Amino acid sequence: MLGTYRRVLVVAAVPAEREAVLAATGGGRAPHLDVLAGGVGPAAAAAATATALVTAAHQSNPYDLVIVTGISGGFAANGIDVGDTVVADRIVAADLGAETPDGFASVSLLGFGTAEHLPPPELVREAAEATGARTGPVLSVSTTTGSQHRAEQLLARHPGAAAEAMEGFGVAEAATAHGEGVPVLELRAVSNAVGPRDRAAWRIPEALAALTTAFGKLVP
Ligand SMILES: O=C(O)c1cccc(C(=O)CC[C@H]2O[C@@H](n3cnc4c(=O)[nH]cnc43)[C@H](O)[C@@H]2O)c1
Repeated sequence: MLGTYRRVLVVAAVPAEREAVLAATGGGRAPHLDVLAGGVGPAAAAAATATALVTAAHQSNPYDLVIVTGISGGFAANGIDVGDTVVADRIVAADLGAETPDGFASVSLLGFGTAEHLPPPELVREAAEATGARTGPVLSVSTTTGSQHRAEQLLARHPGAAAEAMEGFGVAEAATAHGEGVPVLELRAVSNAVGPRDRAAWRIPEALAALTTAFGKLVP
């Protein structure tokens, strides 16, 4: 599936996630694919993505696809379990906006830009088909959910939410703002349930292994 792209930028947050992707694409299997660990959270991810895109353009060797990836939380209420993989059909800025007496107002409702990006539907379908991933909105947050109350607040605003992570919207903003825009895909491996904070329950090694498996199915 990724063979149809000339040069692909993969943006993970931390080195362990980058290594998980490289474990599937190493050995020269995907010479057109670059993987970076851009840092945790939307700001670091956006900065790293923008830098990589501009550098490649200046070298006359531009990227034609960006994939943001890594571990994530899953919304069990929507049948997303630890070990699942998810491809975002919407990349949503879930806590970018303002608290008002009437509740949360997103940045788009406030008139300050978009609160979500839509990956190309055909690309979402192909990636989900190739990897067996679920599809649904992936919520980008700046603060990892740590209570059932917060999880329910997010689900009330985004009933179909599949996963929660921290980098997708930042990467999508950088890719969209670059030149005429570069298409973005978000692929996540679920390490934990979105809800009460239970660090001991996180299954990070299993999620990293699922990430390697998924990328092994995307790379020709
Ligand atoms: O609550 C803690 O003590 C804690 C311990 C280790 C890591 C964290 C994170 O917040 C990691 C954020 C990092 O991992 C992604 N991620 C994974 N699961 C989630 C989630 O449920 N909600 C948001 N982000 C998640 C995220 O993309 C970051 O790269 C906390």
